[in-house]
Amino acid sequence: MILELDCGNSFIKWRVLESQCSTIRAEGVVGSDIALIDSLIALPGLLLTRCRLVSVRALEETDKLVDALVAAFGVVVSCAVSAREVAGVRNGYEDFERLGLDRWLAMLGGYKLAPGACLVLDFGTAATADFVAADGEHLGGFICPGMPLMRNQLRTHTRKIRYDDVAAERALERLSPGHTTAEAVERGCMLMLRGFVLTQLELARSYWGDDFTIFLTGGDAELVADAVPHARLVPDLVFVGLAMACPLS
Ligand SMILES: Nc1ncnc2c1ncn2[C@@H]1O[C@H](COP(=O)(O)OP(=O)(O)O)[C@@H](O)[C@H]1O
Ligand SMILES: CC(C)(COP(=O)(O)O)[C@@H](O)C(=O)NCCC(=O)O
Ligand SMILES: [K+]
Repeated sequence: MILELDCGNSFIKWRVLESQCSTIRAEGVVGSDIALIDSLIALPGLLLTRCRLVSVRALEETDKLVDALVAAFGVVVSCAVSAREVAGVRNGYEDFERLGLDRWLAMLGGYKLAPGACLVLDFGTAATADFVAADGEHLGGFICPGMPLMRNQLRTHTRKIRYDDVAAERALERLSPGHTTAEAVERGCMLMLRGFVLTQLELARSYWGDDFTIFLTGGDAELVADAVPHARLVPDLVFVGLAMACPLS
């Protein structure tokens, strides 16, 4: 069995695949290294042969996780690394190593699933947009605060914006102007996110007309999905790219 990990700034997304057929045997989202190891240990019949991982965390943090995995399961861990070009996609950053690896892998995945121009939108801690032209050239991208950062900035830097998770969840049932603090903040941030999406779409159209594929991924992708009904919602897009960047042979 193969363990795959996508370590974002807030959560670790994990899944276990059967080595032969790549069927997903188990998967989850956890908030810490310890929670990850606990979830894996709890799986009946787990027999890990390999592990591949992508991380946007600090090197020391990632190394600590790798050490914990080696200690707990005795697996060899392959970590995705930056590259100038993979599978026809050319990294567009001035310094290719500075491009977030989750963005890079999502682009590789998108271009593989729909060879041709792609707009890749990822909604995690940050919201990111990346433009890949039909010939595989990465035209660059944008980074802005995602939903968790937007709401937390308001909660942290104001005196009177306070509400609980239940109120937050209920607030997003509609998008009309809010009548409570929770509604006003949650819906306001949501509209910021949707505004970001629509702006990226406009830019993509100015480059490529209607001839491009939009990918939505990341934990909050569903929040904006109905704003772009023709987009492809692919929650595991980073994992598609991870398998390309870290083939296990
Ligand atoms: N099962 C889940 N566990 C935790 N967060 C989730 C889950 N499903 C969706 N989310 C949402 O995903 C967001 C985090 O997205 P994610 O792509 O995991 O971020 P990152 O890669 O930056 O860690 C959070 O705002 C949270 O609301
Ligand atoms: C932009 C990001 C913070 C997104 O991280 P995430 O929201 O997925 O946790 C990450 O891709 C990153 O740290 N990138 C390095 C900076 C860059 O891509 O320019
Ligand atoms: K991510």
